Amino acid sequence: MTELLTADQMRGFEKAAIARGDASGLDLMERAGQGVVEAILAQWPELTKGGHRALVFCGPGNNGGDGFVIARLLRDVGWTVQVHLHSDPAALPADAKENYDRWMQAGEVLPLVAETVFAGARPDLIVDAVFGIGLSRPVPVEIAQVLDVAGMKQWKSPYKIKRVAVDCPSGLDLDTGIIPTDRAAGRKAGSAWPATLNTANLTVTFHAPKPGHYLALGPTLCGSLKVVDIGLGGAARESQMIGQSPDPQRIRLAEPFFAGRNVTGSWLRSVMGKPNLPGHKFNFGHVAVFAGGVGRGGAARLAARAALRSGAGLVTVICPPSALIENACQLNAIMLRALKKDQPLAEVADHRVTSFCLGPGMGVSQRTRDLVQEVLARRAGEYDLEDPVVVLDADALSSFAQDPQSLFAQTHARTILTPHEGEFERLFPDLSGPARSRLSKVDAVRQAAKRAGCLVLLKGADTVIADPQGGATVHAASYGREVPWLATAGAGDVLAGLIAGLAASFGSGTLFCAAELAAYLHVEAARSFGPGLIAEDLPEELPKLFRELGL
Ligand SMILES: NC(=O)C1=CN([C@@H]2O[C@H](COP(=O)(O)OP(=O)(O)OC[C@H]3O[C@@H](n4cnc5c(N)ncnc54)[C@H](OP(=O)(O)O)[C@@H]3O)[C@@H](O)[C@H]2O)[C@@H](O)CC1
Ligand SMILES: [K+]
Repeated sequence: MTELLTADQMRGFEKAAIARGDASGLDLMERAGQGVVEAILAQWPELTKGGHRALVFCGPGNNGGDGFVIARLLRDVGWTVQVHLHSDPAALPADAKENYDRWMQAGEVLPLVAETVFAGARPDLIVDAVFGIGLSRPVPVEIAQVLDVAGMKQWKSPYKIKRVAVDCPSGLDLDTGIIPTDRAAGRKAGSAWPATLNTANLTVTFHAPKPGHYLALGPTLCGSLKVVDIGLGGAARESQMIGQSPDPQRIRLAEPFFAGRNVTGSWLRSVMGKPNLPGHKFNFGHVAVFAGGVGRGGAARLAARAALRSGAGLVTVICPPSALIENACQLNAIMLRALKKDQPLAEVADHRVTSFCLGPGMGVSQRTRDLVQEVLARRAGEYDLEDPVVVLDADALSSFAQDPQSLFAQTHARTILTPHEGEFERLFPDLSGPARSRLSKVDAVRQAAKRAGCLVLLKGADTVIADPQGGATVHAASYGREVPWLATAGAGDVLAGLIAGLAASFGSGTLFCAAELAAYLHVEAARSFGPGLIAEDLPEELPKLFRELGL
């Protein structure tokens, strides 16, 4: 797991390194600029020969300071470099001013406006060092125009000009992945999608990636992402080992890496109880999945199949008596029980059920609400760890749209809500829609988890999982892991079943870790199957995936 650092955390690490005497601000800036130049040449080896032409756009802060270092280093290896500055040089912070002065010993600086930028010859490379972690408001129109590749009509093939962003494409908020917009900049108020787009082919960031590289628009705008070590020490690394609950103050990326090593096999084994233990089927958990009425059982069967494939010892579908024959025609290894309206749940799901999955295809109804509340009331004892896991998805969430508080009053630490954006909005309207033009998805889900008193997983290409204490994980299907074909009917039901199955075993890790791994496996199964995937394919891809991942 890689830690994602907010702007404040990054500034803290920088200050601490300087205070310890590990490096001066100027050293860090030099290493940052050097790292960007090395990343450029590694990405495009054809540029190593020199004699190329670069435009470097510098802003009024230290991101601009990095730009002056990059300009100088490219000039030193024979490039023709034209620098544009959006600021009064006298107002630059000290380290940036020092690098401005070094550049000016043998160079010049032009204003960062369209007239001067586009008057010059076509560059091979554009370096965007206008704003980094210090972005505090929407980018002024005159700068947005210069950064927008669609506006570069005076040059031949503008989309082929290589574009490198220093820390981020300027305008991207690195805490949220959102581009702040406003009316003054000629954009629709409240819209997260700006009228102009500053996209990069390569983004080079320092020490650790930031949430905004992975959330919302980040992956679309950054191109490929390279993290450069600038000597801040190990301070920012995720302190919790893989398989442990997250640190409340921190945000981590769900991925099978720890301290730079690929640890996929141990990640899977630490979360899934089954591979490590001998035992019979009840040792590996019993998942109960609730199905809806006649003709509506498909979603629950998909969830049940995923739970069984993910290693649960037994899986039972519980349905109304009217849907018994329909489900019986479709299920073999998965068991089936009918639950009459006034029948106690314990008659079909005894104390050995370790994990419940409710929602897919259940229908938005009072009956669904009653079943959710009955399941949540089933507590094993005074210790949370002995409570059965409860995964609430789809209709189990929408059924509480009129009164979310009645749900939150009963959720417990072994409960996870797995909404998509629409379901999230029904439960947390104030953390959705326009509120999200200011609030990062991570903070929205953290607040939701705190309010709900349980885990919340908000689905998307940037899935966010948070617990009530503030621990948060981003799982990103981006940077080469894009799976647009996973946006298919039933895929969410499979994810709910995966979580229920992975968390069911007594030997499995925490529910939080099961949710992280489920999000990862869900995307990996879709990647492994490829385009043409339908939801049924996801559980069937798991055995192959487990073998390949070293389980
Ligand atoms: N931290 C580290 O460890 C290291 C950091 N390094 C580098 O420094 C970068 C951070 O530097 P930074 O803090 O100076 O912020 P930066 O992004 O340059 O912008 C701040 C300036 O922009 C201005 N401004 C903001 N928004 C604006 C707008 N819309 N329109 C107009 N102006 C706007 C803002 O004005 P203000 O908000 O104060 O009014 C202020 O003047 C970081 O991304 C990395 O590249 C590396 O050198 C190595 C180590
Ligand atoms: K930038």
